[in-house]
Amino acid sequence: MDTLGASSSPPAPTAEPWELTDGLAVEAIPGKGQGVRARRPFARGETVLAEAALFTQSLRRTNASTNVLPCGGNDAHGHVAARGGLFLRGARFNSSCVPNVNNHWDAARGLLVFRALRDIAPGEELCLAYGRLLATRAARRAEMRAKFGFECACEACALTGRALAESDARRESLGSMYAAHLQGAYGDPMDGLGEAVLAVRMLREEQLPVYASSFYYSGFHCCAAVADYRSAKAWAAKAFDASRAAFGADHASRWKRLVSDPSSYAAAGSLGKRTLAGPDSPLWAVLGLS
Ligand SMILES: C[S@@+](CC[C@H](N)C(=O)[O-])C[C@H]1O[C@@H](n2cnc3c(N)ncnc32)[C@H](O)[C@@H]1O
Repeated sequence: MDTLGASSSPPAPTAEPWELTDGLAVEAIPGKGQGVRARRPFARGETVLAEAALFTQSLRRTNASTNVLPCGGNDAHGHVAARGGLFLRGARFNSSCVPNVNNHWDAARGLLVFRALRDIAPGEELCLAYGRLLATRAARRAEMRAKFGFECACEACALTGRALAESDARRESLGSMYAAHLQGAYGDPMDGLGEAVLAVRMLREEQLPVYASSFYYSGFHCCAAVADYRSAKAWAAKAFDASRAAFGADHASRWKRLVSDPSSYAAAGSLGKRTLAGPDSPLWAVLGLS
């Protein structure tokens, strides 16, 4: 892992590619100015960069626009941090509505950690999400224009015709489900479980793994609440894996306990006893989610 302090500064940008840090190069990216490309493979969950801020400031009074990254929950999850920081290397990442890197604030270490959301091949551009992703292209572009003054040129925003209509419909529907599930508004556990499975499938279609742990949590909650601990364990294992890849082992650690003992969950058994289904069930394979 490459951990950078605030004191080291990168060279001034040139037209030629230059090494940002081990395995990362800054290069010209069509339609986006410069950006970061992988020079070696990165595995899903791997830290591509961990960096201390040069300085931080209130995000409500920021004057640095896209160059300030949140030191706390980021926009992509609808949790907006109170403070943001200037990260000399992190500010080189462009945005994409199909991000392959997640920026997560590690408060204990005072570092912004950038992790690969999926396996990344040499030559691929590494992109974060500057804004909300679970919205139509028109809404996403409007947010980027209003907040940062640029027109998003990512691959999801370049879709046209039927592919765009389908992507818009999936993201809108994921947005509604995400908002409801964050508040624990699952309805009947069977309905909540069905939504969680649907959401996991749609996230795969939209290539948005960064939200997966939230819906795995929903699946876990529904199964644990009806004391189906076998299924709950399988959902918890998925939540642990997705959470560790996007947010790191410390963040995911609470899932370890729930994988080994789902009955220790606060709402365990609170809705009586029923048998639902988990990611270990044949249904999962039938839906092509294995
Ligand atoms: C933090 S900087 C990223 C690095 C920048 N491209 C550079 O050349 O230094 C943010 C700026 O990059 C550009 N940018 C980032 N993501 C983009 C995207 N998806 N589409 C078009 N431009 C983008 C915009 O000009 C934005 O204001």
